[in-house]
Amino acid sequence: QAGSCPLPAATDSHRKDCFSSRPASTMAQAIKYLGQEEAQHIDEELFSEYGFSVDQLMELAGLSCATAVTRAYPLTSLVKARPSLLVICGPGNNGGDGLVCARHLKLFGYEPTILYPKRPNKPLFQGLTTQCQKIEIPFLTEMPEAKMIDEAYNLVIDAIFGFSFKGAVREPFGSILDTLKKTTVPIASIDIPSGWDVEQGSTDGLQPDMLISLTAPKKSASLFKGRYHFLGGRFVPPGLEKKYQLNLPQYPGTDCVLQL
Ligand SMILES: NC(=O)C1=CN([C@@H]2O[C@H](COP(=O)(O)OP(=O)(O)OC[C@H]3O[C@@H](n4cnc5c(N)ncnc54)[C@H](O)[C@@H]3O)[C@@H](O)[C@H]2O)[C@@H](O)CC1
Ligand SMILES: [K+]
Repeated sequence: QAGSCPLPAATDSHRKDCFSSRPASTMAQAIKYLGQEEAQHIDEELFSEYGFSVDQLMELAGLSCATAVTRAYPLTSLVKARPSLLVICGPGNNGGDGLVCARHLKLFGYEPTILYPKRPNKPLFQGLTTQCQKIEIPFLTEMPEAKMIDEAYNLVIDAIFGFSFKGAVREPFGSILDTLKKTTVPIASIDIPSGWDVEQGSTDGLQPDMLISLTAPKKSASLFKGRYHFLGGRFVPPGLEKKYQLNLPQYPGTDCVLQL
């Protein structure tokens, strides 16, 4: 981090200089925005060729998301008396990232509450749920109304769908997204604003205040209009980055997130 940088004021750009090991020409190339199939291929390759397990990458992804939230919405900036957050988790790995993110945010001093309406019957998700329950993160049994969300929470974390989302939204997530669209509190979306087509986005969908792209942004991220776009998931092996020409920017120092 900044402490190991020999330059006096360790701003992000100074830190980039300190830790940069790439030629300037590589750093100048634009980061790649991935199509849906390409994101899925990279995902498969991380597991098959590179030997990672899902829970390993999910832990790093969720930690990145929690860290990015602390950067955009520090505890001192929250407007409500309590540092309350609502984390809405979907039925796949994006939902798993949400559970990990909630756990880290609780350890960072926030007060997350989770809505997890469709829980896969798999040890990974059961374990992540237990971990949250054991540190007294409450789980809601139903989606609150928009007005109640605006009153009770500083931020909603959208971990409903990621890069495998396709087609028309099925229940109960259609109603959940309709309610979210009526809220006015900021929304932080993990990997993709839920309900958006992974490549085309959505004209009448969620308009999150924050997007945390994992591994690399997906094509729809070019349509993101919110204030904060972060990159997280600092686990891409250089060989894979090169193969897919991701042109990832250099993360500062030991940080697990980067503001794009
Ligand atoms: N390779 C990576 O970069 C990593 C990806 N991770 C996360 O994994 C996500 C992808 O996870 P998954 O492939 O499990 O997929 P998702 O979490 O995107 O969603 C799949 C689930 O959503 C359901 N679904 C899809 N379309 C739907 C629709 N129209 N209506 C209702 N339900 C629908 C599917 O039945 C499935 O249960 C990424 O976006 C990211 O958040 C991380 O956990 C770890 C590393
Ligand atoms: K999402």
